Amino acid sequence: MREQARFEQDAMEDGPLADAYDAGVRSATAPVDAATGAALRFLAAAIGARAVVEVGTGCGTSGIWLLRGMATDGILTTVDTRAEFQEYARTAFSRAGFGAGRARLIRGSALEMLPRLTDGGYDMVFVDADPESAPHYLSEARRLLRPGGVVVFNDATPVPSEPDGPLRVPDPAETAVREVIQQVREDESLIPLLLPIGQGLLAVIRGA
Ligand SMILES: C[S@@+](CC[C@H](N)C(=O)[O-])C[C@H]1O[C@@H](n2cnc3c(N)ncnc32)[C@H](O)[C@@H]1O
Repeated sequence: MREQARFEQDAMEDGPLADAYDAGVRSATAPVDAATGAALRFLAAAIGARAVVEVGTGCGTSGIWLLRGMATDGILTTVDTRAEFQEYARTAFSRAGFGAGRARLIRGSALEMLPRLTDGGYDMVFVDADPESAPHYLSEARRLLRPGGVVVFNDATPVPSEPDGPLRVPDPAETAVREVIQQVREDESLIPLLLPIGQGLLAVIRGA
């Protein structure tokens, strides 16, 4: 097992964050791990994010990390289909010290809700839901982000095919992730970075 950075260990003992993480595990919503969370916090802070969209609120783990990196008056807009998870996340944000005005929780399918958000109005988009729809989320993110904004996909490493293994039909999530990677490669205005964190964290800057 790899060494855990001290700040990642701290995160696991951090009351509100640890509680949100535990609730995420209990509800099987696959909360982001501490390394992924630290990367999200870092990216949000590095670009001075004031407006962030999250696809997949879960029980609020990634939201807390994002809010901790964002500007102190920044607003997290977070979308999830499940009211019960969002209710937990709302409480978790409050327990983590973020007032009600810092998070806008939108319930519904991201494919229906993202088109209602303002063009170019966001600094960062974090995608952590519904992997089959990843290509749609990439095009929505390109519309939502200001120039220089960053879209981040969680679980962005497609399963490698075994060279001598049996022929395997890729599942829809894997196909979708490959399509996102292909689209990013083909567009020179996008600047990608694939971080080997968790199941791969793909960060892409929307160029000017
Ligand atoms: C991996 S979990 C998110 C975990 C969360 N980011 C965290 O760190 O705690 C994925 C979430 O996406 C939600 N979801 C799945 N499909 C969705 C869709 N089409 N639109 C919005 N949310 C969706 C699920 O209800 C679930 O809460």
